[in-house]
Amino acid sequence: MRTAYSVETVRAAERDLMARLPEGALMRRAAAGLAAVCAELLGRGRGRVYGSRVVLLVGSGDNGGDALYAGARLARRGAGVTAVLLAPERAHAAGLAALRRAGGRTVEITGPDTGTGPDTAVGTGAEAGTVAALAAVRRADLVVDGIVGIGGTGGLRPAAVPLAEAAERSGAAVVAVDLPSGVDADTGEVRGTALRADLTVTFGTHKPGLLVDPAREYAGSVRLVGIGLDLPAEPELEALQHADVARLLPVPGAESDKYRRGVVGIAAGSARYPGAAVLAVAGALRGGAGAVRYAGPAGRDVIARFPETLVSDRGPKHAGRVQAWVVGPGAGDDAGPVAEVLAADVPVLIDADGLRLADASAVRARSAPTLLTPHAGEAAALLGVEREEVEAGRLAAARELAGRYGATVLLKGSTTLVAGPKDGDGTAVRVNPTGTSWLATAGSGDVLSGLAGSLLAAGLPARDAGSAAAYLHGLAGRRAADGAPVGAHDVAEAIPGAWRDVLRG
Ligand SMILES: NC(=O)C1=CN([C@@H]2O[C@H](COP(=O)(O)OP(=O)(O)OC[C@H]3O[C@@H](n4cnc5c(N)ncnc54)[C@H](O)[C@@H]3O)[C@@H](O)[C@H]2O)[C@@H](O)CC1
Ligand SMILES: [K+]
Repeated sequence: MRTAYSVETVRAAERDLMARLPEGALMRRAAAGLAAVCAELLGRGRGRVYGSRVVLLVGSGDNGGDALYAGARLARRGAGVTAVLLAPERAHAAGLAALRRAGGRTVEITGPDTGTGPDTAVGTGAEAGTVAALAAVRRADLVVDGIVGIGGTGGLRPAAVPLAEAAERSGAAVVAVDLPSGVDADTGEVRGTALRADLTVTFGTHKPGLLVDPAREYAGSVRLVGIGLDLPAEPELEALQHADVARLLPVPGAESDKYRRGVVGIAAGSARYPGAAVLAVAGALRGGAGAVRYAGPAGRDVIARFPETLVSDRGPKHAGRVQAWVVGPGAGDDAGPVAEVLAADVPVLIDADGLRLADASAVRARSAPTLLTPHAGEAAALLGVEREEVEAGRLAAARELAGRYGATVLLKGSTTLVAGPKDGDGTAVRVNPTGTSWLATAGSGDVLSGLAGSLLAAGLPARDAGSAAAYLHGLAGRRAADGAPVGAHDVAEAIPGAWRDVLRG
């Protein structure tokens, strides 16, 4: 399990640890880890550290201190290190002294604001420090972003923007210290300009912003350097790995029969969209339930493709017993099945059209678990905001929906999130690490809903069912695509392979 903690929690853990350690010890640990990763990168790119050109972008806080101490280590190994001081009077004094002792040089940005004053744009290139700094960045083999870390607010300040852009355009490897500067550590939001890194070296724990889009994209690959923090049991965010998902997946025992394994009901599809029913069933058949019951108008299409399905053309209420319902994919405008399903005292997954048709108070009144699976557009409609707002603040949107509906919410996207209600089966939001843009294809969500519903029927709690389904679905998408476009039915067919991969580790 990969976990992420909020800035507040990290700060508290750091305070506890610092009280027990000699002054500066924690920063030295962080800087040693950072320098080791930088040396490894330089070794890979240039063959050695000696003679390489390293530029440190140094802000006013301890994030800059980490960069300066790491720079000193690289300078002692023969790298030519230039520290660009964005706030010269407030740069970490001991770190700066260490860099100078090691032979590093400094360039001072003395132009308009670099972190404290009004946000005026950088001058017209006349500021000598900026010109020198840009030239150094263009020649660099490695740029280290120590502008701002967990103490940051808002996007990059104007003076830092051209440097970040130059780093991105240069051929240098860009390493962010703790976080890419300009992203929000707690929410993954990027309000303004942020630096794009190839790799982020983060300390003590992942921060939520490193795992959630859009900030995740700015971080590049992420390396965690342990500094000995003692963190609470419940993180803010968790990303399951193979072993975690393997523990969740249902395995039939010797005395299992189809009913004990769980029957999942699919109330999906319409005369207009029969394919949604077929795809939801395709997902459900690969999700661990012992049988799939279909209730709706697309029975003929379902049975033609999947003869093992138990088909009924009457509403969910009269379709026979199930251990979980999936309702909504391709449902069109018929609110009847949604209402019938919501009245059933079994776990219910609501997707697509069903989200629009479901009565919010009926969802809130349920005592059995409910799992809502909107994409950003559907979540925006439920919240009454613009889609862009949901995309920019995915974590807040998922939590808000879970709170409003008293339900578990799986918010689909490049980093799918699963947030439970307050009284749910755990407070950490799950973030899915297996997503792939190949999954952005029609019908892919229908497959996911069937798969997650099947896991619900097999007895998984809603948060586990949603996150295990998203994980398998992402892996299946990768397997099916393997670098080429695929259809949703290909994804469904790849689920058993993904399942096996997970179980085999
Ligand atoms: N506290 C600790 O024990 C440790 C902290 N470490 C490092 O220290 C960092 C936190 O240090 P700080 O609390 O000093 O905070 P930061 O260094 O993240 O930044 C705070 C400073 O940046 C300014 N600032 C805020 N937003 C800005 C923006 N958008 N652009 C430019 N400047 C901005 C603030 O005015 C403040 O002076 C961590 O991210 C990590 O890199 C590590 O050394 C590990 C140990
Ligand atoms: K940084």
